[in-house]
Amino acid sequence: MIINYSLRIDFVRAKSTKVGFANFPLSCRQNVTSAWSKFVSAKWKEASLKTSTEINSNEGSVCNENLSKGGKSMNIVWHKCSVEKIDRQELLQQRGCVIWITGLSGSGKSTLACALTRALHSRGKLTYVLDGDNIRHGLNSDLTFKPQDRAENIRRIGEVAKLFSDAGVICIASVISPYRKDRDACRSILPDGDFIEVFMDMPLHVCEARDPKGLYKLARAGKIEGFTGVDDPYEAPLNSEIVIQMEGEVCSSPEVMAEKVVCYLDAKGYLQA
Ligand SMILES: Nc1ncnc2c1ncn2[C@@H]1O[C@H](COP(=O)(O)OS(=O)(=O)O)[C@@H](OP(=O)(O)O)[C@H]1O
Ligand SMILES: Nc1ncnc2c1ncn2[C@@H]1O[C@H](COP(=O)(O)OP(=O)(O)O)[C@@H](O)[C@H]1O
Repeated sequence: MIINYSLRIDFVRAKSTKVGFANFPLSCRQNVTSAWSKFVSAKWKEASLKTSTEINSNEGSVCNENLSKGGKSMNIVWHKCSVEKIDRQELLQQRGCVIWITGLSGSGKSTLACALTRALHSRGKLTYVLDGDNIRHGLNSDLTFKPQDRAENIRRIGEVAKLFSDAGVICIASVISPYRKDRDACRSILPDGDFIEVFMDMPLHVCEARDPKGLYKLARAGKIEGFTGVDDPYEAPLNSEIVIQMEGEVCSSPEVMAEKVVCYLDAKGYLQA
């Protein structure tokens, strides 16, 4: 399909500004509209056949990103806006990223998430906490703790966290996320460096002794099946950006743990645009 490229650009500009298109003569408008529809439908077909093809144009990219990543949606086109992540970061004077806190139940994930959001807030930084327990009350209330549901839980939280970081927000996800491949998948959808994994490396016996919700007790009594650390695995991270450990028998205060993360963000330039 051959179409006059400059005419197409004029058409797109006219449509996007919503003012100029009416000024085209009627016959020209009909021709352009019909040619454009044929052009788009031809490109969609082409995209369905060549799943990794990207079709470039000057007004934004028409690409089959979802198809190439194995998504189920067909014929979808990425829509670019003129306000982008870099503009939002400039406004907020910070860089969007995801702090992914992983560890056993009772390891202190939520405590660190709260201390960290407080510490960053007091420095004038915009944050948002995605806590596993809380997300399971809403978005993920349809999911169980079976492996495939945990994977879906993490996938959704990873996608939501990605949106927050694209908004320029420092997003703090606090989830057990027991399986390495699910965490790595969340890392892989973010730009390099923007996924910062924090491993709460607390021994099981410490978490179990804390047991603030009485869940370990129930799991040991066989009243909860598939409890992480008891009868479901926790795959410890191999290369976390930050590891929080006890020093001997002593656990640092939440504020000290949070400061460790703040220092990392500062050093990597996330606390300025
Ligand atoms: N079977 C089982 N295993 C582990 N945890 C359980 C289970 N059943 C309920 N809970 C409670 O659910 C909280 C963990 O939710 P997450 O969404 O973070 O879990 S996961 O990442 O999908 O594994 C977890 O919260 P935290 O203690 O804050 O980690 C528990 O309170
Ligand atoms: N640094 C810490 N020092 C002492 N107690 C802590 C610390 N962090 C968390 N706790 C306590 O441990 C328990 C579990 O913490 P929590 O943040 O709820 O863990 P998780 O979110 O990983 O389940 C809570 O009772 C909390 O007060």
